[in-house]
Amino acid sequence: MSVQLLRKAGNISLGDEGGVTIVHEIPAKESILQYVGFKVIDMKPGAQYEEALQQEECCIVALRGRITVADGERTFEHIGTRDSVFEKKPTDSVYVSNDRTFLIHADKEARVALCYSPSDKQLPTRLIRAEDVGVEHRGKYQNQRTVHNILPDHHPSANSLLVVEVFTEGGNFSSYPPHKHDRDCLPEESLLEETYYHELDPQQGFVFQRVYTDDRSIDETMAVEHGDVVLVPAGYHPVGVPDGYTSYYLNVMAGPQRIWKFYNDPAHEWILNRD
Ligand SMILES: O=C(O)C[C@@H](O)[C@H](O)C(=O)CO
Repeated sequence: MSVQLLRKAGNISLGDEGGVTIVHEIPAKESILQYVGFKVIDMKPGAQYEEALQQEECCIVALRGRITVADGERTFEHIGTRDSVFEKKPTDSVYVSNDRTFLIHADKEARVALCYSPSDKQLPTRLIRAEDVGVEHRGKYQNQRTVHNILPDHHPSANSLLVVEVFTEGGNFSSYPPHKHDRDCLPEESLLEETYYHELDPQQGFVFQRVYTDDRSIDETMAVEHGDVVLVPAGYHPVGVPDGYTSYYLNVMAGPQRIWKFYNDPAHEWILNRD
């Protein structure tokens, strides 16, 4: 097993059809991941993107800009709340179930994340409004971060998908102390694969992300840049942010059971117990 760092296609877009640029395309089961698929698209104003889902559910996150999303039955107009993720306010998303078709129209320039997981039980399409996104401030000392819970496990509106946004200020660590969720052995731990889509402010910044397992069969430390995606099939996956930069990442998680039960690296768990 390995980790994979996918650089933003730099200035090379993978496709540009009628104002839609595919920045990342990582289909589940065609990458090192079985349960999580991920795509990022940039849309010019007026551009349209249509997709017919098969046995996959999808959470459409309006990362920036404004979009209208329709699934043939319902239309959610002018969603998306920010021009940059670094406005640090929650945004709107739409959950679309397997075997449905959705259409995204860009009301203005937009960047959209499409988060997928295999699914065969249809659920209602749902608008996840920014005001319904739970905001959590986690950690202390240099371990502080803010989390936007877009599709948390206590919300029953998806079959597999979990989606969160995390903001970490310079000099802090997040996804820390290191934790993992790669064993299907509830109640101790759940098996969830995870993708990290990173942005940095300012954009020339970088963060360090280490992914490692107890036996070190995976042990990679990556310098991750603006727009990169890291695929985490297993292992602990902390992120450290250098001074002067703010880190944003969007996490997509999925596995056999839709429960986020993580296991802290015992060597570093003491971090949590400081006064
Ligand atoms: O609390 C954090 O720092 C965010 C992480 O929990 C992140 O969402 C993750 O690693 C999920 O497993």
